[in-house]
Amino acid sequence: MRYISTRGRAPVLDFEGVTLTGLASDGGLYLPESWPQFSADEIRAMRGLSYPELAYEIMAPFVGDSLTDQELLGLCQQAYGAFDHAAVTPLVQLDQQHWLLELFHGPTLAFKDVALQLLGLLFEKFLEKRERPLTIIGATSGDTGSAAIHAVAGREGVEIFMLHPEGRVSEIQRRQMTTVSASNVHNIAIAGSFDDAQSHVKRMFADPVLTDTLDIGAVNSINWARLMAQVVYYFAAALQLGAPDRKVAFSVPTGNFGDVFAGYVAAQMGLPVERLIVATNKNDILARAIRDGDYSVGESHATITPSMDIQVSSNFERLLFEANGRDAEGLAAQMDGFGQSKTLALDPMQREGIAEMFSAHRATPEDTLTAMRWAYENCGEVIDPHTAVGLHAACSLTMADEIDPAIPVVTLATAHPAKFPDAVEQAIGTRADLPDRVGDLFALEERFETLSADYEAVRDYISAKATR
Ligand SMILES: Cc1ncc(COP(=O)(O)O)c(C=O)c1O
Ligand SMILES: N[C@@H](CCOP(=O)(O)O)C(=O)O
Repeated sequence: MRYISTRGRAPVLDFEGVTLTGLASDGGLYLPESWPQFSADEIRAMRGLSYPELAYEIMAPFVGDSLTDQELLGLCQQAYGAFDHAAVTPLVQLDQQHWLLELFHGPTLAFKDVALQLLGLLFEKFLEKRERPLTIIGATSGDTGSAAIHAVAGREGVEIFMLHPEGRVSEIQRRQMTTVSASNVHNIAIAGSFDDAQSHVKRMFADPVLTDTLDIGAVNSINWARLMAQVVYYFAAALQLGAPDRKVAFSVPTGNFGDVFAGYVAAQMGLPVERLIVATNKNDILARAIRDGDYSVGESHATITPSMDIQVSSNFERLLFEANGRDAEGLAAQMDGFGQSKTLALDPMQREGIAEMFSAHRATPEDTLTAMRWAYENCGEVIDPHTAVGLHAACSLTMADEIDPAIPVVTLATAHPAKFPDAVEQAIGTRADLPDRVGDLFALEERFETLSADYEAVRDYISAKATR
């Protein structure tokens, strides 16, 4: 498979190249040149496969010649063997129409593990042949950081610098990152928001102070391999609910738009997806963009769903590209304008294309707490606040009859409730226990640097510390 940039001015890459690259050199994001297709019969034949076997089937067309079939299947078996549930991403029924897809059975208790456990292995495999180390620079609002750190800590040939917004991740999330003592892990708290951290990271991919002497890689969802691995669980859930002979809708707690874009990819590949619901918190730029065509950056609000406190949503660019008929030149102009003005008006073609598949819904903190209470009192399920944003959106649409009652609606349960004990206690009066596999985070020493949000300060720190 060949990969092209959304802005059309970067080299075309193969899967290995795109995995090790991250952001395209023209500032765009890589996408496959075309979408692999599965017929209804081919999807039916996937029923009953184990998760690693299914992952292999879905990802093989994207990987192409970069790995042999045996290598890819072996990596899937290794990555998903580390999960604490045999189904890897089990489905839980809430009521007649609503389901939860539990994506938090990996080592760091969030959906990020599903892709990052595999990505760590892909890095190791591809780096065997290279002499220079890969310097990973990432930004996290809490979950990508720990999942990425656990995926690469102690691995040869990789070093990771992870930026998080100081005081704006939960204590458990911070400790999951900062108590890892491997020498190739560097945590940096910046005095700013996640958006500041993410914009710094993107700028570093084009900064010769770093790129002249370092090979920089990405673990955020700007890296195509992240999204590819997330496509698999949409197939896994829909197959269990009757696909391809029955349509399924998904409600996705959304921030950087990676997870829900993976659902869009599944639909492009032939999975019968009825609707993708983009569920946001008070940081509702995506809800405004999808409903009103207005993608303009607002103030970044701190909420009880900190991982979704995001304004500039990286992967929305991928959808804008798809929705303008893959016109790279047009998109580059649109994104240049957005870079300057921080506002972007979707054109009619983009609005129409997006409305065909996506709905959007915003949850207030009270909506979020109510959804957590509802799941607990009616279904005995303790859910995390991010999942609750998704569940609130799912229930709002079904109650408004916007989704046919015969269609199952799957809310993606993106994190384990123990990661957000304060919000859980506020909602249901009790705290969720951390699973044993996390260890005693409070007994370990934390290690991180605190820096101002100034770009040069962060870049120079990384430049001075990185191994060459
Ligand atoms: C728990 C949780 N839910 C939802 C999201 C939003 O996912 P995405 O950024 O892929 O839209 C995130 C962060 O990305 C998260 O950590
Ligand atoms: N919520 C994320 C933000 C980064 O998203 P990514 O999917 O692009 O890595 C986090 O937890 O860090």
